[in-house]
Amino acid sequence: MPPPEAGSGPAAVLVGAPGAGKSTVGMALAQRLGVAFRDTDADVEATLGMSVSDVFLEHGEEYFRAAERTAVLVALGEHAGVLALGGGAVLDAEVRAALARHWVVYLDVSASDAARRVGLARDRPLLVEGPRTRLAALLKARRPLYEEVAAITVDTGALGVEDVVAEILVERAGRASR
Ligand SMILES: Nc1ncnc2c1ncn2[C@@H]1O[C@H](COP(=O)(O)OP(=O)(O)OP(=O)(O)O)[C@@H](O)[C@H]1O
Ligand SMILES: O=C(O)C1=C[C@@H](O)[C@@H](O)[C@H](O)C1
Ligand SMILES: [Mg+2]
Repeated sequence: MPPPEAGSGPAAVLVGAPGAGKSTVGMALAQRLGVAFRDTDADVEATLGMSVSDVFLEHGEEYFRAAERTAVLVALGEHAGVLALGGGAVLDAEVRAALARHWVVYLDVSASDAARRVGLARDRPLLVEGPRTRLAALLKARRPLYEEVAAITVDTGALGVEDVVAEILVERAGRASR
């Protein structure tokens, strides 16, 4: 799917695991493109009036996923800037189908880099084993889904935020001119 024409949906949709850089890269990319940034986690929080982690705690993951599906479908329909999806949004088949009509950038990250970035890399392997193992399993299960919806994949492992943004802009310009 090529980058969209003005007025036909988000300028770019970012997907990837927690710690991939969706929020950081998304905000920087939006700034470079001169458009607004929006994050579906923030949309869910605004709609439900509580943090994502409280939604998981109080209502459970299934409830969160339903709210997230609605938030993603609404944002895809009305947001013209850069849109970052929650890390697990691609688990939903309806979301994946909707993404087929949009320019999706998959920010790839290894489990170890993701753990380091979200602050789970302390030197106490037994204490941090749970979240790190969970991230590795989550990436293994989700990589095929992220790749399924993505027009391009950016391996963020060796790239700083500005390098990731630059690579997305190059791909975007290249595709737009084809
Ligand atoms: N390419 C990168 N290189 C190094 N650090 C990065 C890179 N991208 C993001 N970071 C850092 O990793 C941390 C997590 O990034 P960010 O919050 O943007 O991830 P996210 O994908 O939005 O995660 P979540 O799914 O939890 O919302 C931040 O501290 C950010 O500065
Ligand atoms: O990867 C995930 O499943 C999640 C990522 C976050 O963006 C939030 O949407 C929530 O914490 C779940
Ligand atoms: Mg984020």
